[in-house]
Amino acid sequence: MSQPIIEVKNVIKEFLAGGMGSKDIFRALNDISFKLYKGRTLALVGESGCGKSTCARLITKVHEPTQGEILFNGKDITEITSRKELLEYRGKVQMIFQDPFGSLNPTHTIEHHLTRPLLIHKQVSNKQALRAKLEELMTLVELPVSDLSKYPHQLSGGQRQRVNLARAIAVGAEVILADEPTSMLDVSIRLGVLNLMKQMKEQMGIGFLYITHDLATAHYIAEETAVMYRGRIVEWGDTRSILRNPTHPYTRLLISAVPDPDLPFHQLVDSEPNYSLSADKIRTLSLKEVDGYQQISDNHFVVNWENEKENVA
Ligand SMILES: Nc1ncnc2c1ncn2[C@@H]1O[C@H](COP(=O)(O)OP(=O)(O)OP(=O)(O)O)[C@@H](O)[C@H]1O
Repeated sequence: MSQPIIEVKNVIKEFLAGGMGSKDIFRALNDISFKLYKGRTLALVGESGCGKSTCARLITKVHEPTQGEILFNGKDITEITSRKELLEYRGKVQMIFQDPFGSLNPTHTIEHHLTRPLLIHKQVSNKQALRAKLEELMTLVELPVSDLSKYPHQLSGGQRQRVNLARAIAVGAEVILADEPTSMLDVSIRLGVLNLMKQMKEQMGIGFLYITHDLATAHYIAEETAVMYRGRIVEWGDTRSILRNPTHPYTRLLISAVPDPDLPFHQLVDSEPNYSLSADKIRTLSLKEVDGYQQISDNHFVVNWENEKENVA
């Protein structure tokens, strides 16, 4: 496979647990590694607080890793320091958030939201080219050109998320880190936005990190999935293999808790996970680190866990 656009290598992130002045250290990420490729999606899946958004914040340089490195097209991003380089990097590595309204300014039209990044990132050279680019962007995200004159409150949540995706394309994104991009949308609208992301991946070669707590939506757009629990990746590889044969007790727990009955998800899972343990017990035993991992299939891996023999179905 070609060089990854983003490579996260053995990253550890520690925070001061009690804020400034505190000496207690909290390890939010523990030896995290993954790669994002052009035209592919990796789903980072786990419950609230497991460290998914921290991964995105490190990639966008909001925080620095405590240990390990993050490479962008092979270059360590800690070396990106000048304003110019940072602007260029932030154009290529864009974030989309859960609340599509929060990232839009209610006092400005959609046209304004798309024009600004096109000008700042020098994507157009004159007024005529600007208009053509605006229309191209709206068409790409399947919004009518007439919506350019509307304000964010005049659009639905799904339409607003499409504007955010258009804005990411406008600045020339190579990678989009989408943090729970559909969780605030109705189920009916959700699939439309996921399908749009899929098209952007397939037709424009954009690489996606799809951050979600909902394993059920991962298979719509993500070839690969990494399941996170309390700062560690516990199972990773081909999404379908993980869904058909979830192996780590925590992955099985997540699958049993799939919240969305409207998604045709259960057809993907061959057998019901066979639990002999309660959810609390699974969480406790998943917290204990055991060295090593197993390979389940060509591209499907799982870390070892305590009482392993007892818990393999
Ligand atoms: N700046 C910070 N200072 C201290 N602790 C932090 C900081 N940022 C995140 N954390 C802690 O790190 C852990 C991971 O947080 P993170 O936001 O990455 O989780 P998440 O999986 O994205 O959850 P959610 O889906 O709720 O956003 C949490 O326990 C959080 O409290």
